[in-house]
Amino acid sequence: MIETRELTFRYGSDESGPPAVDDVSFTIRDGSFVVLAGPNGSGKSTLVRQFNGLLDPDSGNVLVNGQAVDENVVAARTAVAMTFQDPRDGFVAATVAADVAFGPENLGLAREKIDERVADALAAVRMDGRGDERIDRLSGGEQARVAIAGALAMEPDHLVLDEPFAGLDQPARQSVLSRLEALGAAGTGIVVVTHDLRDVLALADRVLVMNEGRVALDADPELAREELAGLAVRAPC
Ligand SMILES: Nc1ncnc2c1ncn2[C@@H]1O[C@H](COP(=O)(O)OP(=O)(O)OP(=O)(O)O)[C@@H](O)[C@H]1O
Repeated sequence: MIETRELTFRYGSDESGPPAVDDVSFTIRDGSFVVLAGPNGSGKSTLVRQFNGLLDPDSGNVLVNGQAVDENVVAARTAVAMTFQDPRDGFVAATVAADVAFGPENLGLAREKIDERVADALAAVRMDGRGDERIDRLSGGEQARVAIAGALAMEPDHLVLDEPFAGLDQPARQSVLSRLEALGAAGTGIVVVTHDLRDVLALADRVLVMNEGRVALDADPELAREELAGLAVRAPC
């Protein structure tokens, strides 16, 4: 479970402007599939980066599986795997397989288990057989797929993907969506930050829409179609 309590975050020390995240409280239950939408600059990335301690709130707090993130960042990062809008922000190794293996290696798993996870995660993003390739020679969409594979290989309690579909072609997008659907059904909590609600909304059981740092809508996607049509997101017809 991820709980945010009165979470407020401001970039820099200038208190004259509005905070990037402004008094946000909600709970994401285990196994729920949440789409987080909203216009540019509404605070989505800033919000999710506090789920595992990448950013520290100015006030309020985040609990992951009942524990405050600032009390145990390692536990939070093990429980919440995240990909970034710019996949290059998350790479730690030069080649595909080495990067995807990094998380499982840090979990102290046996080599055989790590190799299994890497192969499985690369297959899920249609990058199988490409483990030896250099990441800096991949296209943007391929890099995005490697970043997703790295998060999948962690087999976390919660998977948070920030704009995961940007740059993905249709087969890769479908492949990632089916893996997310399977993971959601198996109990992994999923948060997808996206402007593009095609396909993904059908999998979600909840949609949160941010506006100016606050949660402007928190609803069942089926019930929220009309409201979504009026917001700055690309909603399905
Ligand atoms: N590193 C930063 N330094 C200062 N201000 C920032 C920084 N990152 C984001 N902001 C500001 O914080 C606010 C929220 O940004 P954030 O990236 O969280 O929004 P977002 O909803 O994820 O936007 P997008 O849909 O464009 O990705 C914006 O006003 C943005 O300009």
